[in-house]
Amino acid sequence: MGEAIASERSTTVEIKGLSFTYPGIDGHPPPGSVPLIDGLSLTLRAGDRCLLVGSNGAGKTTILKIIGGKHMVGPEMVRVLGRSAFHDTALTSSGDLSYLGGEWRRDVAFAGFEVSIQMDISAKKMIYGVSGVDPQRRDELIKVLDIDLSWRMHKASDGQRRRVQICMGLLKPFRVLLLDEITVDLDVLARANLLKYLTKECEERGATIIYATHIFDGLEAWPTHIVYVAQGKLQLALPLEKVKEMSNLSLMRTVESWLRKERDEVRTRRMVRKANGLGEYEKSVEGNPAKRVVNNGWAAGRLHSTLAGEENFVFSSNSVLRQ
Ligand SMILES: Nc1ncnc2c1ncn2[C@@H]1O[C@H](COP(=O)(O)OP(=O)(O)OP(=O)(O)O)[C@@H](O)[C@H]1O
Repeated sequence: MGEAIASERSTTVEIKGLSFTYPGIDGHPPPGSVPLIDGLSLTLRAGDRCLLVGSNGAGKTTILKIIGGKHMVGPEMVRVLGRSAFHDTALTSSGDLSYLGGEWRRDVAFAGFEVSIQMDISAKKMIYGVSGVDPQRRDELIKVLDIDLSWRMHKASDGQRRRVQICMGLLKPFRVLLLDEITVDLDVLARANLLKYLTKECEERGATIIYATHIFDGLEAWPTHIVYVAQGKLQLALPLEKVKEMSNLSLMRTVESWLRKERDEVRTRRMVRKANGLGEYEKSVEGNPAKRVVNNGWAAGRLHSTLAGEENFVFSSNSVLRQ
């Protein structure tokens, strides 16, 4: 979109010309690397429920992590509640900004530590271990997610474990919530109840939610806005009703048609490049088309060596990453 999603409500998330490249081993983008996120601008306001869509590898997780303060970018590029989450950690520690994503599927914050969600511990202990929580909100979440407090986490099913994690992640009354496909293991009822609860949080408390997903079940009327990214670039950012005006198809079919068009364009570009004697793939590092930048997912200071024998890969140090 670039332009603000029009409304009188207060701005909660403001992204201006965001560009980002994963760092190489020296903490800097490898020479010649193409930005993964490129010139992205977006404004969201209190009450917005934004569905972030795009094909695999489009950059959705990266965008959510940047907004959540897990990757360093210039403090003016991304503002959440007027602050930069990377530079101002109080934004997340206060619970105003909550990010539920990938790593968080394995570990949850418990008593100040990241602990495995598969420990031999009861659901009650996990949930009640989060301090400074409104007991009424806690009870409501336990009910919405239909959690049995006697579940032992090491014996619980994936879906039961996921419910406990989601509950813990929502205990504090967030003002901005970033969700990176967290409902995969939930049954239909749990998912429907959760989506309903999230709608209420936006409508009654003016929370803002950005939800990246490939699962459209039950989402037809959930979002207020749709944001579509392709290859790190913003393609569309529109209120849901505008998307509905553009297409008679269901939301899922509409997104499917966007992704199909994108894939066809990429294939055509590859064919043209090949026909012109160029490499099929546009993104390369240091002129070597086979060389890709890989960030190994370790936090700075914990990994002191790179892997041997991987000449075709540039390993990155993660010095600007937070887990
Ligand atoms: N830690 C990393 N270091 C280097 N490149 C990365 C890293 N994480 C992701 N990438 C690359 O960034 C691109 C975008 O990845 P990202 O996970 O943000 O996409 P996504 O839209 O969330 O995809 P999916 O729908 O598959 O979850 C991909 O090409 C991926 O290979």
